[in-house]
Amino acid sequence: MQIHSNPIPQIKICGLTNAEQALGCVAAGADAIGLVFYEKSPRNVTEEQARAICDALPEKVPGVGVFVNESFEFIMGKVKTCGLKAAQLHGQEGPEMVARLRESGLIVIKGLYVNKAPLLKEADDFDASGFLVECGKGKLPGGNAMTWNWGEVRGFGEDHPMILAGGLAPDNIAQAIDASQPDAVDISSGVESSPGQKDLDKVRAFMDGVLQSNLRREPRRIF
Ligand SMILES: O=C(O)c1ccccc1N[C@@H]1O[C@H](COP(=O)(O)O)[C@@H](O)[C@H]1O
Repeated sequence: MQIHSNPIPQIKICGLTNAEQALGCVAAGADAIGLVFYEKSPRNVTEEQARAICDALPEKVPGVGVFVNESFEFIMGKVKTCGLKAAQLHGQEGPEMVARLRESGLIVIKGLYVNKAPLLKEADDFDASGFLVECGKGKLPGGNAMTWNWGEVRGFGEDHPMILAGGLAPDNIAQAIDASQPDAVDISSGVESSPGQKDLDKVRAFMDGVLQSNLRREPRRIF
């Protein structure tokens, strides 16, 4: 267990494809592990890969399924087959979908963007457990490794449970947290050796960066 003198945000590491690397992320301090169910992503996982990762995770660390414009039935099928405890909705899913998934007992993260729909100003339409905020640039709905002006969303995080994402890396995470004051942070590309392969030295360097940040309040617990 790590001892912190200052509060730090929760940490989700996304785009895992095998249990060994997922457990390495947990040992380094990850609070949640993301599994991408999106065929256009280089991090897309099979049910077998996701099941193996969720089976290996400690009870307190949820496996988070990342989905883009899938049906309720598709998402719940993956939840049950793979043992997911949370769903991250990264497309145009509406408030009804968020409500249905929450009623099913899941932690539900809704992705919102600064530069494209769904926009941050739509947040109050959703009864989500938390909002993942991204800039909205890049070809994929997420996982584009694109940095942006993280300080833009500081006000949003004062009023909403906020997960900061997009272009985070070991050498910028302290600055990103200081600027945006998030409840949680989410990283994929910045701790990879290649898409879908996590480099545990980079993961540990990312955690060191988080510890050097200056979060000025206790974060809301999302995961
Ligand atoms: O990572 C992906 O491939 C992905 C695909 C589709 C939707 C979301 C995806 N990833 C999410 O995007 C953020 C930011 O990624 P990065 O750190 O800039 O590479 C990531 O944390 C995932 O939650």
